[in-house]
Amino acid sequence: MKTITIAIDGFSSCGKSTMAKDLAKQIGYIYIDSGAMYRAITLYCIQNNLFDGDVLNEEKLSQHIKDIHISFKLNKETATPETYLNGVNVEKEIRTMEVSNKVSYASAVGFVRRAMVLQQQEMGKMKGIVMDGRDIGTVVFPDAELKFFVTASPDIRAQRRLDELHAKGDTETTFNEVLDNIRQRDYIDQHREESPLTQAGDALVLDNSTLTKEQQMQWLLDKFNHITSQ
Ligand SMILES: Nc1ncnc2c1ncn2[C@@H]1O[C@H](COP(=O)(O)OP(=O)(O)O)[C@@H](O)[C@H]1O
Ligand SMILES: Nc1ccn([C@@H]2O[C@H](COP(=O)(O)OP(=O)(O)O)[C@@H](O)[C@H]2O)c(=O)n1
Repeated sequence: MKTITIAIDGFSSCGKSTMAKDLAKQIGYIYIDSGAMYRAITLYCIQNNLFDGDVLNEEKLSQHIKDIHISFKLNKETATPETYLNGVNVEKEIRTMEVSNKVSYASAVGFVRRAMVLQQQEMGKMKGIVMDGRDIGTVVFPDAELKFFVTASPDIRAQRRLDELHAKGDTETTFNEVLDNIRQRDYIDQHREESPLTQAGDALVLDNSTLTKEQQMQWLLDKFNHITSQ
């Protein structure tokens, strides 16, 4: 069976990471959450006071960028990769609403994207990888053999993300705050100048609004089996 590259792109909170993680586990591929890298940079900017409200001090960030090292290490108990920022596990911190509210400003900066894309391409150079994000099938791996573009209705996405936040102990964030954040990020991600979120021409589209995790997994596996058995 040939080893391929799998790119999963789409809107915020529609289940990309869940699919990418589960698929990678099932087929024995490496899973990389590219959004976690942009979230880690954003956390660094917050921790180092590089934001004034929503405005990012790009000049300062350009001086700091060489000091920002992001890596992934497998958590053996959960068998899931976790995100490290300069050697510190930040998996929990990067998923907060504070980071979600700022990440689309940091990820729109050209030099940030170029640095991340180079690292992502390095991680995937041996193939056998499932990477999810916004520009994986269009910019990072335009030659990926299998590309998915995922979407679901904004209300369903907001409810899924809210349930997740509640499960993690955040009982303060409201449905409307999550929905606003999702809408705002979708807009910024689609309209930025540098590699905006867009569907690759050769991507398979999946609207999983009414699919269970098991159903979406079966759909992905069918597509994977079809392409690798050719
Ligand atoms: N098909 C589905 N049905 C219901 N919930 C889902 C489904 N797929 C993913 N989820 C849940 O939705 C939330 C967002 O999923 P996630 O994979 O983090 O999305 P993304 O990576 O696109 O932001 C998670 O809590 C996840 O468990
Ligand atoms: N390849 C990627 C991945 C994420 N991102 C940015 O990072 C943010 C967070 O990505 P994410 O995948 O963690 O977002 P969620 O869909 O999980 O909320 C997105 O809203 C984008 O602004 C990006 O620009 N390019």
